[in-house]
Amino acid sequence: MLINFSKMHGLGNDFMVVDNVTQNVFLSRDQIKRLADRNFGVGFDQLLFVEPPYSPEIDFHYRIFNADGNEVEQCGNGARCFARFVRMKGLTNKHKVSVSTKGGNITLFTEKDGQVTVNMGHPQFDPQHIPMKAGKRENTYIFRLPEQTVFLSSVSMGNPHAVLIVDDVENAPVHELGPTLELHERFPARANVGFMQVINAEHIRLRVWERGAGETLACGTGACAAAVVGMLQGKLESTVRVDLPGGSLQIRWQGEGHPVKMTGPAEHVYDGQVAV
Ligand SMILES: N[C@@H](CCC[C@H](N)C(=O)O)C(=O)O
Repeated sequence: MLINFSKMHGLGNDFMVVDNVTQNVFLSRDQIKRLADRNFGVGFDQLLFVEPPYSPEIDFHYRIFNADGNEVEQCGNGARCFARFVRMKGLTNKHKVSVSTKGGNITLFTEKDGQVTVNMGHPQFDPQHIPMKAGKRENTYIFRLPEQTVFLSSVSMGNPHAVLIVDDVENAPVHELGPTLELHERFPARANVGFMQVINAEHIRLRVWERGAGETLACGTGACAAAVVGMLQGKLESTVRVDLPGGSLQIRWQGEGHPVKMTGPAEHVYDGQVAV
């Protein structure tokens, strides 16, 4: 079978995007892993499917698979690429697109300058919802690991995130603590793990160890998670610039009861065809 796809990225978080409105593609976990491989396949952090809507008030359904082949609930950088893809491919001419995902509904706005703003919905802090094993909701949780004790915050942006505050993001133990916390038994669905350095109340630096993909150049939901954690703790204002290794995002949040808004770029790299 031949699949038509686009290679896209949001700040270097890269995607294979498949139009499943005009195609009928089904891939097994092994096929996705093979396609994600940077030596043997197309190479990507996530595979995105653009699918027909399930209900009249929605324009499209959006499915996301990590490079390890597992389907997940949400992807922020992918959402911006989704908005660009559906307009580029003539699937819609709307500037405002409503999309359902496993992690909830989101709205994508294409701005005049080509950037995309995503209404990412409401962050969830209830441990059961994240999901995370904890007696009750806390601002900071203590994780006693065999060799050290770690303090982290946790939030769902549709998908599960842990956020650690560090002094120096460049030297943060992303590749040591990232996989340990991703697979920690207190995160039954595993977790994305962000390392945030607060530069000032309107500016953070962030690296993210992504569940099912390892460290990526940027993580949109991770940027939202870090920003809301910093805002809840009174360290950040309601608009913050998040510098990731691949570039910057703007995150806005008015506090609990309000949705998180993310603005940033979405780039098309090439169109391709691959046999599976
Ligand atoms: N890169 C994404 C997040 C993709 C999914 C994540 N790895 C998960 O497993 O939840 C983003 O930009 O948000």
